Amino acid sequence: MSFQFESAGESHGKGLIVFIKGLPAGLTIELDKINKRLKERMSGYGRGKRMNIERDCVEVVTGLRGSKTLGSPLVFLIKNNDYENWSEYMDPITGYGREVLSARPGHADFVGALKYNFDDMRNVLERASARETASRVAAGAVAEILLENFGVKIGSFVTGVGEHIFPLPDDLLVGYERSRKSIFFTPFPEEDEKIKSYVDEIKLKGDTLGGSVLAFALNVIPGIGSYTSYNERLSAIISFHISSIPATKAVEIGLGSQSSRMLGSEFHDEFTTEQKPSAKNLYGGLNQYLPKGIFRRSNFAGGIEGGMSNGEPIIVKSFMKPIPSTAKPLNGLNIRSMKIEEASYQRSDVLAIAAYSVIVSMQLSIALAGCYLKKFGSDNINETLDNFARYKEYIFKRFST
Ligand SMILES: Cc1cc2nc3c(=O)[nH]c(=O)nc-3n(C[C@H](O)[C@H](O)[C@H](O)COP(=O)(O)O)c2cc1C
Ligand SMILES: C=C(O[C@@H]1CC(C(=O)O)=C[C@@H](OP(=O)(O)O)[C@H]1O)C(=O)O
Repeated sequence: MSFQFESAGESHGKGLIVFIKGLPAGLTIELDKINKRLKERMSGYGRGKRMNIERDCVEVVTGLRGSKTLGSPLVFLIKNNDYENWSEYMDPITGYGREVLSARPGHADFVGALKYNFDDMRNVLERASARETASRVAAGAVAEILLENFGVKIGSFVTGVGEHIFPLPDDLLVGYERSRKSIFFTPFPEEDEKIKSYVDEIKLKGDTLGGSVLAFALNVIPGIGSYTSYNERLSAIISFHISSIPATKAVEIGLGSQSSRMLGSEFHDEFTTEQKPSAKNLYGGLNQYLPKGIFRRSNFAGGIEGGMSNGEPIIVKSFMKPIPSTAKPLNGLNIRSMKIEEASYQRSDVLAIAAYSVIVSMQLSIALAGCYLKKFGSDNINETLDNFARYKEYIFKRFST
């Protein structure tokens, strides 16, 4: 399998280990690009006090020489600054105390304690915590660097915060750039004050919020993924990568659930001679890999047909549930007394949708990077890119005959 990624680490332990296998040798890795994404993941209005403590960045442990990959496993360490405050409880040899006995609804606590036979749910929450998503973003940023070599551009923005739903921007890239100027990562920074008051109001009530994001990949060449086996379908690979992000409750490709309410004649992306990409047709018509003068009327399929990229932008929407730890605690279950009591609460995010937006786009990068390497090889980057160039040339030759 190409682009294998593993992570290790507890939320308040020493740090996170990121292990990436299957990268071609000779790929230049700019650490700045990885650290930029890590910083973005820590941003956004609504996050808790933990984000004031951490300064996420990668330390390279193995796999690079002179900033180029060696083809061997690439391993990063992301330190947890908060470990300093937790070493007494989290030391791998002597750590003890700060038990969590009241299972928090919406968390892994209760079933984790049952499954692994713990009587302290700290042993569960330390790994179940979304702290782990920093490692996904580090690996995803490497995948993004790889994809840049194929001309692929990845991005995302927030499309909803609680009950506030935003219209899609008419230009994906403009929307993406503008989203990085918003404290909520929406394409509408001018709406920030309104949403800020809403989040403040929810926070005052001791409650929390979720939201939704749209992630995209532009210039993906047709034929990534395959219809030949269930586990090679690009839609399945992308959905798996994104739905594995904590707090994800739905992933949609293209128009997603809306498609079920449409007629075949309305939904399917007809071929046409007119190019009209817009938010309304989900950016259909941006495909560089069609015969000259031929376009798609729409991109409701989100760039995937038959489990393969079709050259239109890949569009994925993902939905995050409200943060489960609420300052006004929900009823939990004490796993020793078996009595219902207020769930444990110390500190928490009220909203983490901006971070989620970054994580979704980085998981999309990992999903695509694996499929690109499967198609074009993964021993040496020049060989991989030669194979890519040959395939591209073959496609254009087919259209000219
Ligand atoms: C970026 C991010 C930050 C999160 N921050 C918190 C948090 O501060 N407090 C909390 O209770 N849950 C937080 N969550 C959600 C929980 O980690 C998640 O809901 C929980 O582990 C249970 O997993 P599940 O929602 O996938 O069932 C966060 C999730 C993400 C993606
Ligand atoms: C640490 C991160 O997110 C954490 C995810 C999280 C949870 O329960 O998922 C709970 C909070 O941790 P703490 O209890 O230490 O405040 C968040 O801060 C991070 O994103 O880096």
